Amino acid sequence: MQFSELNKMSDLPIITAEEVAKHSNEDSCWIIIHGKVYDVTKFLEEHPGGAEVITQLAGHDSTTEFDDVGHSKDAMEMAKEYLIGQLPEHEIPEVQPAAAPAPVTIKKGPSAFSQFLSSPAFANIAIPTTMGIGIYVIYKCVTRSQLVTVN
Ligand code: HEM
Repeated sequence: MQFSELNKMSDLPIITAEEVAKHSNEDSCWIIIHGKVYDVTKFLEEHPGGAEVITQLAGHDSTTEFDDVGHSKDAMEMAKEYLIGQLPEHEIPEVQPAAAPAPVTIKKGPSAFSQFLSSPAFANIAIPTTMGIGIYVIYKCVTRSQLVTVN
């Protein structure tokens, strides 16, 4: 389940970003995550990541920072306890599209031809065979030209 799917409660109180901004210190610390407003004042000291990371974001939208940490499902469940409202529809930022996956680099191995060139079959069979054919052709040419000369 995605964090943004949690708490799809339409009856949550509407709280504007302007109101959230008034709660920007450790005595009253509200943050916005995915359009939902959380009063995390009492959670600050319990936060496993420390109080400071949250107080720095107090009164602001912390969606990106929250997501970037890669919080566990437990953390997302825990967040429900502190949910106090939601932003008005028009203040909810557009959902950021998921980052495009990094291009997969397929490391190509050597081609079949270059594999053949470096294989023992090439050294042991192809080279001697080619040399044999070459010697035979030269021999034939020489003997034919000698015949022509004699006649
Ligand atoms: C309602 C809000 C939040 C809740 C309930 C929450 C909960 C948690 C929990 C349970 C953990 C332990 C690791 C895990 O289970 O994922 C954690 C770690 C952490 N959190 Fe939060 N968190 C909240 C907001 C934030 C915000 C706004 C930030 C801002 C950057 C943040 C930064 C971190 C960091 C840096 C860690 C430590 C990660 C680590 O050591 O690997 N958290 N949080």
